[in-house]
Amino acid sequence: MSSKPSARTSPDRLRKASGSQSLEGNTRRPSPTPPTNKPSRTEPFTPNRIPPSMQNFSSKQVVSDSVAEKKLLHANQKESSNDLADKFGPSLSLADDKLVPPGSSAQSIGTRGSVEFGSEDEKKTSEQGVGLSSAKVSDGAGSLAKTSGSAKTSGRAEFVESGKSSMYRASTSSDVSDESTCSSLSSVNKPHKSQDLRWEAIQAVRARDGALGLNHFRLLKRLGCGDIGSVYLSELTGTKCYFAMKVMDKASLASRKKLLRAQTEREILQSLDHPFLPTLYTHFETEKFSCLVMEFCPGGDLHTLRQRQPGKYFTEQAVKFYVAEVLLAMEYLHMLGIIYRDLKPENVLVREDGHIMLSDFDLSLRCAVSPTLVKSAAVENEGLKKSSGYCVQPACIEPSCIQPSCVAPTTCFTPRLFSSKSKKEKKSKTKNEVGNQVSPLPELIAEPTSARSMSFVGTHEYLAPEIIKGEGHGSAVDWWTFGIFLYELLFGKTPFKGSGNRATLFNVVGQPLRFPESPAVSFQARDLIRGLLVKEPQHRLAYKRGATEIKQHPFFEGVNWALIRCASPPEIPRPVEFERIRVPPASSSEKAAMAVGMPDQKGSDNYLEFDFF
Ligand SMILES: Nc1ncnc2c1ncn2[C@@H]1O[C@H](COP(=O)(O)OP(=O)(O)OP(=O)(O)O)[C@@H](O)[C@H]1O
Repeated sequence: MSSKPSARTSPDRLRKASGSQSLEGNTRRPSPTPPTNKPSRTEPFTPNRIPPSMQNFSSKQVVSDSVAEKKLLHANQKESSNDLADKFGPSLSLADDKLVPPGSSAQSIGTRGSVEFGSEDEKKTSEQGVGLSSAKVSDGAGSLAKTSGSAKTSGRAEFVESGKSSMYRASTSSDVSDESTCSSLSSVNKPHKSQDLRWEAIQAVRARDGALGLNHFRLLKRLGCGDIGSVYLSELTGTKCYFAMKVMDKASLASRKKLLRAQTEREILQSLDHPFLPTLYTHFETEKFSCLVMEFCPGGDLHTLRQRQPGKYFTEQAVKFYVAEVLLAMEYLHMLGIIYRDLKPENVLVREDGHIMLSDFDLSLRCAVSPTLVKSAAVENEGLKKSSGYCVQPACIEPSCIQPSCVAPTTCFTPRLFSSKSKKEKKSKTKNEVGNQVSPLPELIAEPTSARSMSFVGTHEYLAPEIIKGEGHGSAVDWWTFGIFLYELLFGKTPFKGSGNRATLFNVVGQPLRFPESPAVSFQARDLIRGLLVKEPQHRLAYKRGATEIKQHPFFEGVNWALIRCASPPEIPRPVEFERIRVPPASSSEKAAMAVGMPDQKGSDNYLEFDFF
């Protein structure tokens, strides 16, 4: 079985860490205190505003940094990172590769650790629009032509950071509450899992005992730990159904101001139903712990898998498969108004069938979005020119479509919301399409283009320039990280990595994209990376039309988007012999769980006790 060995322990990651860092603990994610003097959300957005990372310095520094930033913005792309560092040095508070959040003392940051300097102002706005997703089917004929290829969504996407909501039950309750009894978690609403034995096992226990709790699970092995909790391989006792259970200590979350992150992750997980995203089978609270029961991925993560490849990079064929699946997952997230913000190989897990599962949503940003189905003359004509194999099955506009003939360059994971169209409308549409026989599918535009966040969130090597510069960022950051991800899988390294975090950030902002001479990578792959790693977000591929734009890139030629989950994965993990995992008889799950420390206590006796039981 492969747990995600952390990036923290791989040799090239360790080199980046500063001497004082704990390499054992969960140092991947710093938990800086959010700066107190963040600009208000109501302030007008100015492109060259002072980056958040500079805002807690003296006014003198801020002024000079502001000037430095402007210089940087116009800097010759060929300028070396050292030159930039000289100009820019004091502005970013990075000491010895440790990112020091403004207004807080130095905190250790693990290599490839995700960083988060949230803006309180953003968080306050959170109640405004979460869950406002609404789909609009627009016939928009000609709209693409009129806007030179840029489809217009209805543009109703406003910033909403993961926010306070009445859903979180603070640590005051000692009752076991099993939220999976609520309809939002029932398999009825998760069509991809309706045949799943694990659902049935969970339902059977619930029918027998009422709510689920820790006492229903046998925790077998710790799989890994993150910033807000630890993940355990668990068996629903007596069922031989295995899960990954994330256990979070509520008091520790509260004291470390991580409640919001935990809540964000839970709410997002609850809303997902997609083959390449985690299924949350149940969630329950005990007096001390908040537990998320998810699908277990025995294949480890793509970072670990990459290290095992000859040359530490994947073949282009394998890369195409993995990134295509990630792209579909990201498309779905954007359609739900979720900007992921933390794509990296460490967060892409491999399921038992070799397909991927994108994990880790606590840094995601939620915003309102209006997915729009655009059927335009332009798309039709272009579609006809491009491919004779376009899907003409009317059924393909339904969410569950897996018609073998469907090779349309658009998703079949269309939002359920579209089915809200009246039967009459549907009928006439179907008639028309059958009549035409050659009509391409309407194009789904699900990009939350107006979302804005000022948070400093992500992983150094993957941070988009607009995040580093503090210009405010939106969904385009996911397409930047997608470009870095593609590059790393193909070349075995990220493009802007410097000798430390500080140098990396300067490289991201100021260095041009370069490709190594080896391994040899196709022109199409490099062209796609070039399109994605454009420093100005508004010129970046997918800025306007999201995943739809990327899916049409020649790199993905031949990918059957609708059937990719039936395609053979590059590698299938060895089956896990669950029975051979030794569980000491004496400890009950509940007791052992009580011994769980939070990640920053890793290495303490508590953790050792809890490793296997
Ligand atoms: N569903 C899963 N199946 C198998 N292993 C998992 C699963 N989910 C998480 N893990 C393992 O547990 C580790 C911790 O996961 P977790 O999501 O808590 O931490 P993380 O990815 O570091 O994120 P964060 O710091 O935001 O909590 C992961 O690194 C991974 O190795």
